[in-house]
Amino acid sequence: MTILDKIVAHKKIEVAARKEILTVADLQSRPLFDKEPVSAKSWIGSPTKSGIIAEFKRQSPSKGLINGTAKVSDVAEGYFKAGASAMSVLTDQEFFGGTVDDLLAARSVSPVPIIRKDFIVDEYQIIEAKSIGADFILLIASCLTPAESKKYAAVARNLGMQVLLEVHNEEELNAHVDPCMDLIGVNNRNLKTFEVSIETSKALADKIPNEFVKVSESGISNIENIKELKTYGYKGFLIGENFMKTENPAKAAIDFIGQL
Ligand SMILES: O=P(O)(O)OC[C@@H](O)[C@@H](O)c1c[nH]c2ccccc12
Repeated sequence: MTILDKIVAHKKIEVAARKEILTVADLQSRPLFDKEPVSAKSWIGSPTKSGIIAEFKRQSPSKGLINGTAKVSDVAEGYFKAGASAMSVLTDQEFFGGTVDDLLAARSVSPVPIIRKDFIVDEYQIIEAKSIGADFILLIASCLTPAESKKYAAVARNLGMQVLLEVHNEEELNAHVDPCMDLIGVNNRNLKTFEVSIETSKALADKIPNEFVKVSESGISNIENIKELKTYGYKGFLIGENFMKTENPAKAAIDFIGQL
């Protein structure tokens, strides 16, 4: 059993329990449910913006504790002021130490598009994402069947949210890509083995149809990585650890984006 299998198995139990506490109707009656989502595709694809998707991540299965002290609202405000094109908030508690309240806190201080970063295995989580003010969601190809990815992308689109499809190889890309998706992210980290290589993004770049905004995810730690990935057509760059491992992630983002 890989870590990804464990996460998905745990997630299904967790979502079943959440449904018992808050019904879909409860989610739909939350005030943020009616907020008009901001277009991640326009913010991340804009040539006048940084393209940086700055992530709030306290811990991860591959790295253990990354930052146990940073306050999500401070970081969210800082990432916005630093010029991030979007923010990613991990809402998985068990493996990443995040919560939906983290996303709510980020939402209250930042106008940039926010992605709910979680392992979506049920439509309920998409409605929940909308109810906490998320603008776009992550669908991870390696956790879903192609039919599920397509179905969930349509659910998100019907709610006005955009979709970032995460793939790790060409087979996943070809099987899962769908017109209801907006951005395609290539994860440089293999979620089954934790190996990280920017080469993954380079190898897949020209396989991604041009109507999607291309995003490179994970293991990005310097400006040279960004410059190189841009030559392959990438417009979005998802950065977590490089900012979060510092005492002041917002300052790390300001310094980094300032060099672009
Ligand atoms: O911390 P990094 O190496 O900069 O990576 C960020 C982000 O890409 C990573 O957190 C991530 C990418 N896809 C995911 C799916 C689930 C959880 C986390 C992720």
